[in-house]
Amino acid sequence: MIMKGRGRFITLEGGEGVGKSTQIRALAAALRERGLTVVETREPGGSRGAEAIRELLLHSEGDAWSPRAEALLFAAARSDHVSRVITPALEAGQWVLCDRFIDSTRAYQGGGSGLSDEDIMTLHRIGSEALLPDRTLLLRLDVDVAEARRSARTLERADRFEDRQAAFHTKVVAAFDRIAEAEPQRIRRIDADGQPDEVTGRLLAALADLL
Ligand SMILES: Nc1ncnc2c1ncn2[C@@H]1O[C@H](COP(=O)(O)OP(=O)(O)OP(=O)(O)O)[C@@H](O)[C@H]1O
Ligand SMILES: Cc1cn([C@H]2C[C@H](O)[C@@H](COP(=O)(O)O)O2)c(=O)[nH]c1=O
Repeated sequence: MIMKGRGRFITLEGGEGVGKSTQIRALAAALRERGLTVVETREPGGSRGAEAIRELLLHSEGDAWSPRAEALLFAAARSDHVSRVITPALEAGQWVLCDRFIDSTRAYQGGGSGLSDEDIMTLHRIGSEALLPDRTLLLRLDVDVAEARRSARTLERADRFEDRQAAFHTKVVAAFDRIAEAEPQRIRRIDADGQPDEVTGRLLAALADLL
């Protein structure tokens, strides 16, 4: 019997409106054309329980959660998502493309809200056995361009994080950069400016060694 190898776990990260959702769809299509079985998912969310927590996190009243409670909720959602969706797909030899994962907690609850990276990674070890992606693609875009893209789209409702001040988002973007600098093998910084298909080409190039 031919044993199927473990699949690949790829995450897309970045600040608000940099094009992650658009690129997940395009990347999934490009990988399927290469004959791969691809699961598209997102955080917070991706499983029934995690989607319920997403609603609490994104759409409760402004200061409903303290930063620590928020980090615990993200970790709980991730734990369910990992055990019910991500790990089974990887074990079945599938590629998992996830819109945000642990690096978002490190950037938003760490860089943005001041929790230590050590505490965040401890929660990740307890909740998700410290699972890390095979490759993380960090989309980088000038904040003004991202803001212009976001205001051009019709949002159903802004979430609690999008509503935060510019200073919070500046700290988030700086934290993403620090994390990427510390882990150059796993995390590749991608220029998200330009036409969507140009950006997809850059993402595929950053996955070439895994294909
Ligand atoms: N390369 C691009 N050029 C111009 N517009 C783009 C490009 N990529 C995405 N957009 C548009 O920018 C907006 C934000 O894109 P998208 O929702 O994919 O970003 P996101 O990173 O997932 O955002 P969020 O973090 O807010 O969920 C959408 O209206 C999308 O159509
Ligand atoms: C996973 C994760 C997400 N967030 C924040 C980042 C965004 O503002 C929202 C998710 O909205 P999106 O439109 O689906 O990107 O949640 C966070 O603060 N911490 C996390 O771990």
